[in-house]
Amino acid sequence: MSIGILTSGGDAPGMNAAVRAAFRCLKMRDPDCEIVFFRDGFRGLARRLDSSSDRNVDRRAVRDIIHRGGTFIGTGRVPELLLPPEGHASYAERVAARDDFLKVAAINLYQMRVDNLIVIGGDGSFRGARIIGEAFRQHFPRRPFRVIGIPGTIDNDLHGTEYSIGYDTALNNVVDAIRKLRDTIESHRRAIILEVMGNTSGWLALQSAIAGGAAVVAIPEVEETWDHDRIVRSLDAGVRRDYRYFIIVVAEGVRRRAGEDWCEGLKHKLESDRAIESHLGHPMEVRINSVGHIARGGSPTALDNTLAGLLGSGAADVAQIGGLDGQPAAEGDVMVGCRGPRTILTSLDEVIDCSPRLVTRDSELYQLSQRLMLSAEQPF
Ligand SMILES: Nc1ncnc2c1ncn2[C@@H]1O[C@H](COP(=O)(O)OP(=O)(O)OP(=O)(O)O)[C@@H](O)[C@H]1O
Ligand SMILES: O=P(O)(O)OC[C@H]1O[C@](O)(CO)[C@@H](O)[C@@H]1O
Repeated sequence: MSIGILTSGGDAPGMNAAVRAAFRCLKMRDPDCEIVFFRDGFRGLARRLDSSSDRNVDRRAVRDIIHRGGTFIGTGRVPELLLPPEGHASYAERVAARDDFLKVAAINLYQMRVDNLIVIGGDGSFRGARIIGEAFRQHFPRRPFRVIGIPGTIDNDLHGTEYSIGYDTALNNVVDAIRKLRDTIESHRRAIILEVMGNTSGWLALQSAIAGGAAVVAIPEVEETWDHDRIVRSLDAGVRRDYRYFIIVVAEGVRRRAGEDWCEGLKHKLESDRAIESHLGHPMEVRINSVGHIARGGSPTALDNTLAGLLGSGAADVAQIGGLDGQPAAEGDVMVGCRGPRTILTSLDEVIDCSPRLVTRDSELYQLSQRLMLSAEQPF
């Protein structure tokens, strides 16, 4: 039998370290273990693997990659696996296309004798992996097959793990951007609205705003944080207390909830606010920036590569001994995660059902942000 490895969804710095750790731990326990790389996410499953370089991968394949961001085996988003709502005109056609994709993927996995498939990605990838597993078991009911998930997403929105691979590097990239912007907006006495990735979650925006010392943070999960008038009142209070410049961090999910022109609307309100103008002596100048995909770039942090090593090693244990070393064997598809210093397993169904894990008002980080950041009620 062989073990397949793929990375899927948005690339996350540290994915390479996870592939490397899984590969080395598998080989450590069984030097004859056959490992298959499926390139470019699930698309690699539907592609015939003619090139031997990806079958029975040589140990040199995972050298000189631990310092690199991104994923050396490629990732991708495969729309064929997504279905429109049942009433949609193209529904039947899309179901047929998905079934074709799943059949080819199942046959490839069968012919390459893959009995464990390690999938490194976010909750979408685990949803896709689950239906690939269902299709495999439907076509080859007597062949064992298991999906082992490793959380890899800068959104850090997965149930079943405290941190996902890539989050710490993205966090440091955003804080670095905030620090660089601080110089120019202080020089001009400006406000900057900085948009940060995170899909539907606000974790990356929230924690980078706290760590970077932003004046205000807006996250999709808490509606009052993206109320324009509340933000204007906070900055007016800041101007009256002689704050010289303002950093406003906004999660991209706010745009999706409050409207695509949320940033422009806030910029206009701040620039035309009379109270701010009267205290400043001139209208406030506002600029809009976005960290965008830069958050996902660069060499992974030590924390991300360490987390990736632990989770890759855990995935190798599940594949070869059925569970984490020294712990009872687990049944079915699972995800390897971390809780504090411990590596833990959660059923993939539970991860999928309880994800995305979003910020709530009683999240400790949210509570901290409301104590540290600027607001009209704050005495400092
Ligand atoms: N609900 C779903 N059902 C089946 N397949 C899915 C589903 N959601 C996503 N997938 C598959 O998984 C792939 C990756 O999912 P997605 O693009 O949501 O990224 P992700 O794994 O959530 O990671 P990230 O959010 O960090 O980008 C999709 O391109 C699609 O092929
Ligand atoms: O790289 P893409 O396909 O543009 O996707 C961007 C999305 O991927 C992520 O970086 C990870 O999910 C999100 O935060 C962001 O919305």
